[in-house]
Amino acid sequence: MAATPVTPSEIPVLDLGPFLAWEEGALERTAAELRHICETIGFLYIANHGVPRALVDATFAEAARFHAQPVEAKLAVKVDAQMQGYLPMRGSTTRTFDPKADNKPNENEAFFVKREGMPGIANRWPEDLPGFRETTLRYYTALEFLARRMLPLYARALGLPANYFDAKCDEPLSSLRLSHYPPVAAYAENEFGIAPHTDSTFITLLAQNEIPGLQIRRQDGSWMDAPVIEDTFIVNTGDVLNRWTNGRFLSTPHRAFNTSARPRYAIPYFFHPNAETLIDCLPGCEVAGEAPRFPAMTMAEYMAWFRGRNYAHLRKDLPAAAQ
Ligand SMILES: O=C(O)CCC(=O)C(=O)O
Ligand SMILES: [Fe+2]
Repeated sequence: MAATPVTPSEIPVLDLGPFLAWEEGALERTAAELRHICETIGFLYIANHGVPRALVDATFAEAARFHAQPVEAKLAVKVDAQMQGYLPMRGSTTRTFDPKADNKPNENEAFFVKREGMPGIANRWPEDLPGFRETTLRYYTALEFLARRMLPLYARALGLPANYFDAKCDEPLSSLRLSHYPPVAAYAENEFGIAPHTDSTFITLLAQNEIPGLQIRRQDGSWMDAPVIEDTFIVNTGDVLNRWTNGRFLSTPHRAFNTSARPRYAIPYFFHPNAETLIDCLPGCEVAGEAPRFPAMTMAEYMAWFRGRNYAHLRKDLPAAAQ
């Protein structure tokens, strides 16, 4: 997959240490940096984020363990209408980003974990993997904590009160995805590990992968390899924050593949607001004399539309307003 070399400054590293340690002035300083990044790139690395390396490694190991099971065991927890469970190999085709691209199904399989205790949501757990549930939920909880801890940065980056997003995201409709990309020596045309797409999220937190394969689209349309920077997470702004900010914060397309000789795993955490949170133009993001660019809808409505486009088992007619 062709990419042009990345320069170190192209994807900035944001040091969260001072902010997380409650240092004086750190909220405003870090939020100002974040604003610039979200308005110009939409992707960043975060360092000193507080998530233990051992927990990240253990979660990668659980992803490998899950996918190493016989396919019958995985199909026993096949993905349901709420997107919990196992999504089989080539079970998704990316259609939201460029419906004309005629993409082939994505060369990956995945397992989705949701927040425990949410109404109408019951995680589907494999029977013969002791410890899998505990580790993946511990990781889910750590990442939810980090994402919520970062909300004041996003609020201040937008000139809003620091607690603006807190109550709108305190029961987040989030998910953890454990993806497996088998090695593919040569991808066919319009075939990818995961095709170019933007995420549906407020933000996505993606742990560093020992096998590279993620590419990010620059504003000029060219692609760059995302460099591996030890002990950081990649954070990208997703479509929900893009819509909420009336397009001001970018939701940047990205894609991934695996041309290495080994299986590649990825463990993105997709952070969303609460199901009933209304995503309409935020105060201060209006453009004078213009209507908001996106129709207002709740997080749950938006999610239903997004999933219906991308996952064969959920496709159906959804609100035209979202398209
Ligand atoms: O595999 C990766 O590195 C990125 C995966 C991704 O973008 C996604 O699952 O939305
Ligand atoms: Fe993504």
